[in-house]
Amino acid sequence: MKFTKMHGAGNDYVYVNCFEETLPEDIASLAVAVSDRHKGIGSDGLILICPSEKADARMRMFNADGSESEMCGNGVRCVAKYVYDHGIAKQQTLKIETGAGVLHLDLELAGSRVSQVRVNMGKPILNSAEIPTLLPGDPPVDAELELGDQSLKVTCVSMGNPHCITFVDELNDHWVHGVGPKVEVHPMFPNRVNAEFIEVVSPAELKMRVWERGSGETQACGTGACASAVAGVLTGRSERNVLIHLPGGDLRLEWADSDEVFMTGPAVEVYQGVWTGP
Ligand SMILES: N[C@@H](CCC[C@H](N)C(=O)O)C(=O)O
Repeated sequence: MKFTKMHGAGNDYVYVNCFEETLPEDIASLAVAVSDRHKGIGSDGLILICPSEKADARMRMFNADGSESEMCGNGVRCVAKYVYDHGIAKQQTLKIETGAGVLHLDLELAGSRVSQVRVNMGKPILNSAEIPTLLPGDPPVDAELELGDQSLKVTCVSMGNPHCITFVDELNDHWVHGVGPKVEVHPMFPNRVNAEFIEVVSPAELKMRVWERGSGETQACGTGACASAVAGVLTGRSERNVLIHLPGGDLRLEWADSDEVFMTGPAVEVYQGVWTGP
């Protein structure tokens, strides 16, 4: 199976061109195997670039534990880069079908190849039943989440996939590795949840770390950055236009008056290879 390794702000996936490759039926097991950082290729998960009847391509995204997610913000930018750089589509504005609908993307080139992508990520979902969460409020804003030994104030937003955002005084490993895994599987989130931790630098600048559903800590999460930008506005902590610093790089977010969230960030191809096992 031919594959391409790509990342967006350090959030790295194995990408397979399903216009050309045929995959085994059990994609979940393939995702677990390729993602393994010791015995596989090593990645935060697996992304399939497939033909679409509605758009230039369709993205399917699997976390490192094999679970399929509706959306991946860093992934969709890399899919757009792949589709353009590898000649599947030739225009600088693309449509990509995802589990959260068809998204529109604008490509910025460096020479003949894509370097940055601006994505219209659509409108955030703020209805608790659709996020989904059992916490009260549409959406829950600074709502109490009981964790046994402590209680957090969380804000929940879906960008097609679910996010639970906690604003903290100082980002550290305790939040990401101690609290993140407990939030991910908390009974208030029937589909599990991605847990973002945010330190406010200023109303225009946030620092974020994430514990992702199905993959653990990653260096960036695009949908998580969108959800956090929305949560910053909903809680009065930040402006509608923010720069978010993540361990793997920066993302620019805008929650526009149209209610749509726009994300701009890098997309990088690292290498191509052939998967021969197991
Ligand atoms: N890293 C991604 C999100 C990947 C999916 C997520 N772990 C989930 O299960 O919803 C991003 O950039 O958005």
